[in-house]
Amino acid sequence: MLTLDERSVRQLKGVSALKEGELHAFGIHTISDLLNYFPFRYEDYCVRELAEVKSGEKATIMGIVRGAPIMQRYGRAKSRLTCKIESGGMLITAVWFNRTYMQEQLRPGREIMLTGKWEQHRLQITVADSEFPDSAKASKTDSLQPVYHVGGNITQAWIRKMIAAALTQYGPMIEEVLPYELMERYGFMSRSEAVEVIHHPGDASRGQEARRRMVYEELFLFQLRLQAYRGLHRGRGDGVAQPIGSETIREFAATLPFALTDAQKKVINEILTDMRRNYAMNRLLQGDVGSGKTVVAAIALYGAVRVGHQGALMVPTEILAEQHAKSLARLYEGTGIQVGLLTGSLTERKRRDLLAGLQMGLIDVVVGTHALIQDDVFFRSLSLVVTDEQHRFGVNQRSVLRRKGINPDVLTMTATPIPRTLAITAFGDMDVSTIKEMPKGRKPIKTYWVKHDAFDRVLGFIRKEAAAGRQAYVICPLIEESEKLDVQNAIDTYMQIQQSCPDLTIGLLHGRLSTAEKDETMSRFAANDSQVLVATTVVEVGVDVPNATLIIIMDAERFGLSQLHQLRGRVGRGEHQSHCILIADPKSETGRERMKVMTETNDGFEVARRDLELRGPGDFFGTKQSGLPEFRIADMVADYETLEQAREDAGELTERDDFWSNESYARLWEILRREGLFQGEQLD
Ligand SMILES: Nc1ncnc2c1ncn2[C@@H]1O[C@H](COP(=O)(O)OP(=O)(O)OP(=O)(O)O)[C@@H](O)[C@H]1O
Repeated sequence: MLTLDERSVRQLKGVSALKEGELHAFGIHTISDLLNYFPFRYEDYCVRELAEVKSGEKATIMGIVRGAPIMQRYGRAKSRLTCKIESGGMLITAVWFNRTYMQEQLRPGREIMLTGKWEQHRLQITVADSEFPDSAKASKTDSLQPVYHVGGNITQAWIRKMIAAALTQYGPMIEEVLPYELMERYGFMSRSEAVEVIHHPGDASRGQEARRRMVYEELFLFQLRLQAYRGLHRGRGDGVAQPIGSETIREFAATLPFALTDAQKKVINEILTDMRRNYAMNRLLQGDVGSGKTVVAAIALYGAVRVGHQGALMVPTEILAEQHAKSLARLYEGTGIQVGLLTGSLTERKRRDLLAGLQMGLIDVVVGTHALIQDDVFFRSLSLVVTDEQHRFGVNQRSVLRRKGINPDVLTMTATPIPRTLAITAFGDMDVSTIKEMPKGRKPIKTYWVKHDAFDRVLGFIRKEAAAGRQAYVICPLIEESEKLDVQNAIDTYMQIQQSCPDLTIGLLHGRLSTAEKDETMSRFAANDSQVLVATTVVEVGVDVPNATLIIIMDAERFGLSQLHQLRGRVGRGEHQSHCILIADPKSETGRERMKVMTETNDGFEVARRDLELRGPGDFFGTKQSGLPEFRIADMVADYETLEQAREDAGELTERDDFWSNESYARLWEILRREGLFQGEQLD
């Protein structure tokens, strides 16, 4: 017997050759395509009181026919029918276009349900749909009606009818695709039931249940493809197996100035497990700002060196490269590990020495900016590449660095969880490790939002913190169009603070300074030789000065939420109570909303989620054409948790020994085969 995938829509009564052609334009070829053509929303036929309906709104109301219908005809096919209806104590006019058959049904005194657009000033409703509750054909017991994308000769009513017919005739033939154990685990309704309910939800709660199942299915199948592909890639085993001993790592961890959190230990284990295997790791390390990702990277790099290889850490700015190189050198003290620094501003001689050191293997770990990916940089044996904040690097840059090793392991660190995860779903087959817990003893940062006129009080706050031995950042925004203005802006702020706090030492950091000047300023701040650092956003990513407890962000409305969160993460990195003050006079409601979000939550995940809500995912990537996959029913933002779950489930399943042999997964093989993946082989 033919499956629904093999049956053409022509098999349905009512689909002519012409209509079939038009359905193709919607991607509908088979019965299965038609049944999977889900509504993009529902029309709510829940009956309302006319008094509550706003002018211009579409609604469903009840009424009684009061008067005889009047018909006007235009040409052969067009007509306009009007009739007086009483509804909610008002006498209104209902208008039907091209529905001559209504005329005889509109008998005075008869109850009628009307759905249409209400025009208050004319006391008129333009009817899209009507029904008589006393009629045997009454079908609107369902208050929710599906609405499909239609066009051309395909009308809403026609496609509803075709789908209803397909459901009646073929509904029971809809096969389950999800494995039994997942159906059980989540208590899902069967596929055939869910498809039926998606088209005819009846009440909202059943509709929700059906949606839950279909969303999961869609995301699961999507992930299954990625995970199966990953399995294929792993099967090649062309990475470097790094037999890093647990004992080696434990001994090193014991030399750290703090105990690792459980969350850090967990992700370190995940990373080491990957590194030991003979396929190239491609893992994302996510964790909120200040959760201790850098030390995790340091441990992984340590492991690579201990088994005879080299590691590279690529960061977006020179300041960060400098800082990471220093802190790695400190962490590796006494281990004999040599750390090198490669940035664009090295002198020619230093650069030559460093390159030679890398090539000969005298340098074990190199930290650098994009200078790392230049043609003349060679490694003796690069086995681990860590990149910080990958969104700053293009995919190309990363793959160049990757090619410098024999398929090295790649670890990418990021602090903005949701958008990254969205990107993973779009671009690939990365594994994800998440640090879910902050180091002990951290106090949540207190965030305030004040208007510009409160700046004097803010200055008082700076003096207070400095008197207590703490330090403060003052961040001035970067106005892209004019670096000159930015610098001026930063200088003005610097002068103002200098004037009102004459006994404090204040540093100034902006894009016009030379690298040496920037380093100098940063080092002085890190050593607590200056108490205040006025800076443009150069401190945004990763700068770590635990004694800084106050950050003031000028014109905060100019920053994105995730950026504000990153900036705020510069404080709260030690045991002292920290504060973040946002100075902003936002003009728009969204602007005010964004400031509120910052004061309400300290959780980067939540900030990213709210940011997405306020902006939408396409926009998050700077463009609507972000290359994110389009789902039929799932919404990557709203269904984010399901996505994560589906990812985990698909990963688990494809790793099972019996996945490719157990017949109960046959439907899944079929789907993968269609995608060109089968039994771990790519079929061309
Ligand atoms: N387990 C721990 N216990 C106490 N302090 C820790 C722990 N892990 C890291 N730290 C310290 O916390 C601070 C933040 O760590 P780190 O710089 O690694 O965070 P991060 O996640 O990289 O932050 P960011 O995203 O801001 O770069 C550092 O001063 C680090 O030394």
